[in-house]
Formats: sequence, C-alpha cells, structure tokens
Amino acid sequence: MRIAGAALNQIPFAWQHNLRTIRTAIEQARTSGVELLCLPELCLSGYNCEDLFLSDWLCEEALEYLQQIRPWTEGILVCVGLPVRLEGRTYNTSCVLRDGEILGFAAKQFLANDGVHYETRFFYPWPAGETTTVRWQGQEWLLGDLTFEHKGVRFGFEICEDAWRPDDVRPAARLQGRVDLIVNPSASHFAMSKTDTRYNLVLNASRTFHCTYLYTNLLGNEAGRTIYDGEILVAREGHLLTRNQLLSFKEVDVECVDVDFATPLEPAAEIQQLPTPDEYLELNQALSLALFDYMRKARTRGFVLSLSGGADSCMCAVSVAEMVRLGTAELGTAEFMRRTGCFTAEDIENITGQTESPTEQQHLAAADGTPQEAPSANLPKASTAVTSDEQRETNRRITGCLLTCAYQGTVNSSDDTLNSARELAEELGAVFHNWNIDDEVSGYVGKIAGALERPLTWQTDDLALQNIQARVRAPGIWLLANVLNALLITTSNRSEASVGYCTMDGDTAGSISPIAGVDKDFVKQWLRWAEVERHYAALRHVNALQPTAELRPLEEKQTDERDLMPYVLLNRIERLAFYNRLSPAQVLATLLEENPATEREQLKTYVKRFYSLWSRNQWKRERYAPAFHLDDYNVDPRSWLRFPILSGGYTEELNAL
Ligand SMILES: Nc1ncnc2c1ncn2[C@@H]1O[C@H](COP(=O)(O)OP(=O)(O)OC[C@H]2O[C@@H]([n+]3cccc(C(=O)O)c3)[C@H](O)[C@@H]2O)[C@@H](O)[C@H]1O
Ligand SMILES: Nc1ncnc2c1ncn2[C@@H]1O[C@H](COP(=O)(O)OP(=O)(O)OP(=O)(O)O)[C@@H](O)[C@H]1O
Ligand SMILES: NC(=O)CC[C@H](N)C(=O)O
Repeated sequence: MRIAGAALNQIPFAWQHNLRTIRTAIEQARTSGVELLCLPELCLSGYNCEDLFLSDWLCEEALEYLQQIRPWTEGILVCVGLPVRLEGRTYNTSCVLRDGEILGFAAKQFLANDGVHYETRFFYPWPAGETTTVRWQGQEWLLGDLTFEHKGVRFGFEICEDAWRPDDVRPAARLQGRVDLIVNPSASHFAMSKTDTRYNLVLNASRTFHCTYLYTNLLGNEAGRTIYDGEILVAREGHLLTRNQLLSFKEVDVECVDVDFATPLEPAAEIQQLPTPDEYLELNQALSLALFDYMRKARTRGFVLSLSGGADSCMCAVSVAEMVRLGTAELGTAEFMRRTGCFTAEDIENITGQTESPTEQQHLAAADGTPQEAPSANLPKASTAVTSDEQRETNRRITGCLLTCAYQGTVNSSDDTLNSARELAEELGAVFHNWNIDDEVSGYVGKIAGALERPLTWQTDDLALQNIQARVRAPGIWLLANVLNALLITTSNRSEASVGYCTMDGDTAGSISPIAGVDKDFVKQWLRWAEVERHYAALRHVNALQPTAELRPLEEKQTDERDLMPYVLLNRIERLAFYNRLSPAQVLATLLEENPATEREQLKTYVKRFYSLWSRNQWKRERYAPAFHLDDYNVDPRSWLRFPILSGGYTEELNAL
C-alpha cells in the first residue's frame, strides 16, 4: 500500500486557508497514487487556537468545515485533525474519512502539558478502551479509542504526546498485535536537535511494537512563537522507510512510501543512527521560516531594525537576509515575493522579469510526490546550496525592500560599531540610515536636571543616564516602522532577558523579538559560523568586537561581561536553575565541580548576582515582544517558563550559600 504523511503550514481558525492546504495535500497525494494519507494534529482548526478550544462555536465550526473535506476523499483514506466538543469537554481528535464518508474519530489519550504545551487547559484526555457517539445533523459517528481497516491493513492512532509516554502505558502497547500500522498526527514544536529524539521515538516504536509507524508533523510558524519542522517519518520494524526535509518554505509537503504489509520484515538488530544535527544550520532555517511566516501572516511589509553593529542586531539583520536567500532558493524568486504579500505584480516583474506568477498547482508540483530514498541531509537543499552571483544581487534587491536599518549614534558610540553596521547593511542590501541622538538625549537630561535643580552625572545617575540613551533610540525607529508598515525587530537574547540587561521601552521596544530564545554565547558562535560558512564577510567586524552596550563614556570601556559575568557562566547558571530546576545551593555546588580553577567566592558572587537580577527582572520578561522558541527551553513566561513577578527573590537561599 502507498501511504503518505503531509506537513501543512496552518493558521489558527483561518478556515479557508487551512481547507485549501488540506485539499492541496489530498489532491497531491491522490495524484501520486497514495491510498492512505495522514495529516497533522488539529490541522483543520490549527493547533494553537488556545482558549478558543473551550468555545462551543469553534468546535461546531470545525465539524461543519470537516463536511467540506468529505467529497475530496473519494478513492483515498485521509486522517484529519480537529477538536470535538462533547458535553462541555473538548477532545483532540483525528477524523478518518474515506470515499466521502466519516469512519470515526480517534481521540488523544495523553495530553502535552510541559514546556510550550498547555493542553490540559483546553482538552480532556480520552480514556483507553472507551468510545462514545458524535451526533451532527442526524448523523452519528464513533469517537474514542478506535482502530480501522483499509484495504486489509489494520491501523490505529497515537496522537503526538501519546507517543512520548512510557512504552507500557502508551496506546501502542495496546495496539500491538491488533494493527499493522500506527499513524501519529503531531504538532511537535521545533527545538534544535529535537529531530534526533523524534527519529529514535518513531524507529523504536516501530521495532518495539512490531508495526509500520507513520509520523506527520505541522509545518512553519503557525501562530507566532512556536515553530514546527514539518517532519514526516515512516519506519517499519526499526528500519527507516522514508524521511522528508525539514522546515520547508512550502505550505504543503507530501512524503509517500510503498509498504508491502503482506510480506513480513525482520526487525532491525539495531536502530541506525543519523548524523548529529547541525544546530547552526537548523537554527538558520528555523529562524528564517519563522520570520517569513510571521511577516506574511501578520500582513506587514518587512522589518525595521536599530542596527548597532553589535552581535545581537547583526544576527537579526543576517536572519532577514537568510530568510530571503532560503526562501527564493526553495520557492523561486517570483513565488517567494508573491508569498510575502509585500510586492505588487509590477515589483515582481521588475525584479524577476516574469510577468505571471506561477499557479499554485505549478508551484506545488515541485513538491516531490513520488516515493524516494530518505535524503541524507534533513534540511532543504537550499540550506547549504551556493548562491550564484546573479541571484545574490536579486536577493540584495529584495532584502532592500524588506529590511530597513538605522544606526543611532551618541557620543558614547565608537567608529568600530558604526563601520560594522554600515558594512553589514551594504553587504545584505538593506536600506541603511545613520543619525545621531545626542540632541534628544541632552534635551531630556537637561529637562530633568532643570526640574530637579541639579545636574545628572555619571557618578550619581549612572543607570538613568544609560537608560535614557537606549530609550531615546525607540521613538524614531518606531516612527520609521510605522511609516513603512513594518515589524520593528527588538534584538534581546535569552541571556539578557534572564538578568534584565536591557532598558524597558528602550532596546526592548519592538513588535517581534526573534532571538530572545537563544543565549548570547550561541549568538556569538552562530555569527562566526555565518561569516565563514555563509560568507558574510562584513561580520568580521562584529566577530572581532567584545559585546558592549556602549551606554557609558567610551573611556570606561564598558562590556557586558564586566557589568554581569562571563556569558558562559551566566548561561550555565540559567540552565541549571531553570532547565534542570536546581536550587541556588545545588547550582553553586555544580559550578564548583565544573570550574575547579575558579575561586569559590567568585562563583558565589556570580550565582547571587544571577538570582537577584533574575528575580528583580521577571516583569521585564513579561513585557518582551513575541519571541520564537528555538532552543530546548526558553525563559519566556508566555511560552515555557512561569515565574512570579513579585517574590522573595531567593533571599534566604542566597544568604545560606
Ligand atoms: N517588579 C517590578 N515591576 C515593575 N517595574 C519595576 C519592578 N522592579 C523595578 N522596576 C522598575 O524598573 C525600572 C528600571 O528598569 P529599566 O529602566 O529598564 O533599567 P534598569 O534595569 O535599571 O537598567 C538597565 C540595565 O540594562 C543594561 N542595558 C540597557 C540597555 C542596553 C543594554 C545593552 O546591552 O545594549 C544594556 C544597562 O547597562 C543596565 O544595567 C525602574 O524604574 C524600576 O522602578
Ligand atoms: N548605536 C546604535 N545604533 C543603533 N541601534 C543601537 C545602537 N546601540 C544600541 N542599539 C540597539 O540596542 C540594542 C541593544 O544593544 P546590545 O548591546 O544589547 O546589542 P548589540 O549591540 O546588537 O550586541 P552586543 O551586545 O554584542 O554589542 C541593539 O541590538 C540595537 O538594536
Ligand atoms: N502536541 C503534542 O502532543 C506535543 C508534545 C510532545 N512532547 C512534543 O514535544 O512533540
């Protein structure tokens, strides 16, 4: 039997959009001779409808829209994810449709309730072994713990989190021997290197439970923060049958494979491991796709960025250029421009010479619908492809339309950072402005000095004088973003967010915070990678600079690490405290073990500094612009990590160190 998964780039309750991608996937699968197609978890409504899942109307609409899909399933079996609400309780289900009929709804048994997932707030888990009836306009269907048969192949479900539970309790344990195939519609968030975990999960499940296992994930930045990599995996008895390329810019990605269910396959003696994922490449692809989806789904016209020439803002600028490079390479220049929603037909013609944009069908024909060998690299070819000189120029023109940068110097800014910013903008093709904000800073400082009837000095008002510079940069750059109808990027990284090393309404001002989930050490490493591997020569400046806020007089040689502590230690403390969830004493003990050459008193000072800055600055983390989840954890209170705004601040725990 030819079976397939389809990764879909959906939008919460954007019904017409979601139906269109579902229809495209079904048509593409049918054209490729697919007999059974699995679509991702909750793909009809979108996975991130949040509290709307608690409304009767949303689930009623989902059931109504499901009826539109029925006629598209002539000659093919399709599994479609949607919420179903029964007697005030919402269930997370996958509906099985064939030849225009609904065969039943399989319901999720284990809900994801950790990290970025809050499913127990919206859904009820379905009890194993039970079924009930869904009634709709005089029709009745079964819902619950169900198995199905299609052309002699018996199959059952694990819905995403179901598969992440211990082997003896997960649904597969009870399906073993009763089915030939387990399908898993998923909405599994992207995190660097996570594909490795998923791969082992799927391969092991197929071997442990002696079945074929078909796994299909959502694709893209569905609703703002979380990114899905669109992973499709098919395995049998511990052997990989097929695997697709992750993080595609396509809206629909179908992957199919032939499985001879009638002929037994010897279980694999061992699971063949994949090469270690390249996290720089993965992050690059995920960040680019996240920006692309955010920009077009928010219906804005590109990005504005206050470009200091330092690490964080340079990484944000390069990410936009990489979005253009990867998008044009995978979709083609005209299609990429069309999909951004930022260009007129005339713009597209001017840049590409093409008068007509390709029809959707032509575009999707590029998606490989035929069975194929698993690709050795798991990212689209574009991720490592060399860009021709001609295409590079085209990309620079497009970047010029999508990214506007401004350097906003003060007396405390250096030529080094100005040159770094100017050269990088030039290399990327971004629009670059350079203005000075000293007049505005002295205007405000003079006003407050007048009101207080005393001068403000670095000796008495250090932090206030730093913050006013960062704040004065905000109104101008916001004005530019408003005029251009663009998203204002704010550049904070996770290390700064942890200790509040940022000025609220200053450098945190903005509408999107792309790298707030990534630590500063990674930012610095990634920039070196981008200079060498992606050939952004202008990054040599920033890669030679020490991170600095440039808010104090230049002769003070301010650096982040002098103000705080070495970033490597800051990141380590953060991880031990909030990923491993250790106490301050345990964190200190671990650091002492790991850093025998460093004085105990020095490490104690860093631990105390970290925890007090962390506690004092929860309110700032609450106010960050929407940020992407990219690493295996983050410190965003609205996605991964909840913490009180007002608290004891670890007083006793730190005194006891
Ligand atoms: N729990 C709470 N809820 C609400 N507000 C609270 C609060 N605790 C203090 N506050 C208020 O917070 C305000 C202080 O916060 P804020 O004005 O943001 O500033 P603040 O945190 O005092 O200082 C900013 C720090 O960030 C550094 N910085 C700034 C800008 C850029 C960079 C860079 O790396 O480029 C670094 C700068 O060197 C300094 O160490 C005070 O007015 C205080 O009353
Ligand atoms: N001279 C400047 N011109 C324009 N924007 C600036 C300037 N100085 C600071 N900013 C803005 O404030 C942000 C915060 O500064 P921060 O120092 O944290 O980041 P960075 O300068 O990009 O990197 P680094 O910390 O490595 O120097 C910058 O990313 C930038 O958006
Ligand atoms: N949607 C889900 O059930 C996702 C949960 C699962 N633990 C994952 O991260 O993939």
